[in-house]
Amino acid sequence: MLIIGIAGGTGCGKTTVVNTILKELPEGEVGVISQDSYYKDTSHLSFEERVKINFDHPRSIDFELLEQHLIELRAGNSINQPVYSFVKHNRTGDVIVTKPRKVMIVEGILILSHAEIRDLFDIKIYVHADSDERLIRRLRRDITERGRDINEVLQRYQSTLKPMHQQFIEPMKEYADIIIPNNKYNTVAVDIVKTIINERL
Ligand SMILES: Nc1ncnc2c1ncn2[C@@H]1O[C@H](COP(=O)(O)OP(=O)(O)O)[C@@H](O)[C@H]1O
Ligand SMILES: O=c1ccn([C@@H]2O[C@H](COP(=O)(O)O)[C@@H](O)[C@H]2O)c(=O)[nH]1
Repeated sequence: MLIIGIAGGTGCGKTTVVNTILKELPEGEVGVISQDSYYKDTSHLSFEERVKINFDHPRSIDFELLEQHLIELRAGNSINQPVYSFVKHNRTGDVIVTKPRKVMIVEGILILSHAEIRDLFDIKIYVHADSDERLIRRLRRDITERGRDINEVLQRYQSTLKPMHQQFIEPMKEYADIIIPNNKYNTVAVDIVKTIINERL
C-alpha cells in the first residue's frame, strides 16, 4: 500500500486536488481519508460551546484514532471512518466503511504536524496558496456550503485560524516531498502526482 499525505492551509485546494486525482484513476484502486472525519466527538457540549472550539489547533483532532485506522488499513483491514458535520460542528454518528486500497490518500490541514502519522506517509505533499487567496475561497465555500456568514468566517480567521496556521501548518512545509503551488489550478503538478500513483497501480 502507498499512503500519500496531502496537507496545506484551509482553502488551499486539498479536496479539489484529491478529487481531480480520483477522477481519472481506476475506481476502487484509490481510497481517501479526510482528517476532518477525525475531529473529536463533542456530543457532551452544547452547540454554543462547540462553536467556540479552536478547530485549527491539533488538540481538536483525534489523532490516536486516525493513526490506529491507518495502521489497520495498512494491515489490510477495513475501518469505520466517522462522518463529520461542519454545520453541527460534530460527528453525525454515521460511519463510512473504508476498505484498504492499493493507494490511500490522507488529506487535512494538520496531518503533517503529528510525527507518528507523518511517519506513516510514503509521500508527503503540501498544497500552497497565498493567505488572501485562501481566505477568499474559504469565505465563498463556508457561506455557500457550510452554513456560515461573513462575520463568523472573518472572526474565526482572525482569532484562531491565522495564528494556528502560522504556528502549526505553514512550518510543516519543511517535511513535504512535493509542494504544489495552487494559487491557480495547477494541472501540471496534479498530473505528476497522478503519474506517481499510476506507476504504483
Ligand atoms: N486552484 C484554485 N483556484 C481557485 N479556486 C479553487 C482552487 N482550488 C480550490 N478552489 C476552490 O476553493 C474552495 C476551497 O477549496 P478546497 O479544495 O475545499 O480546499 P481545502 O480542502 O484545502 O480546504 C472550493 O470552493 C474550491 O472550489
Ligand atoms: O466544526 C468545524 C470543524 C472545522 N472547521 C474548520 O474547517 C477547516 C478545515 O477544513 P478544510 O476543508 O481544510 O478547510 C479548519 O480551518 C476549521 O476552522 C469548522 O469551521 N468547523
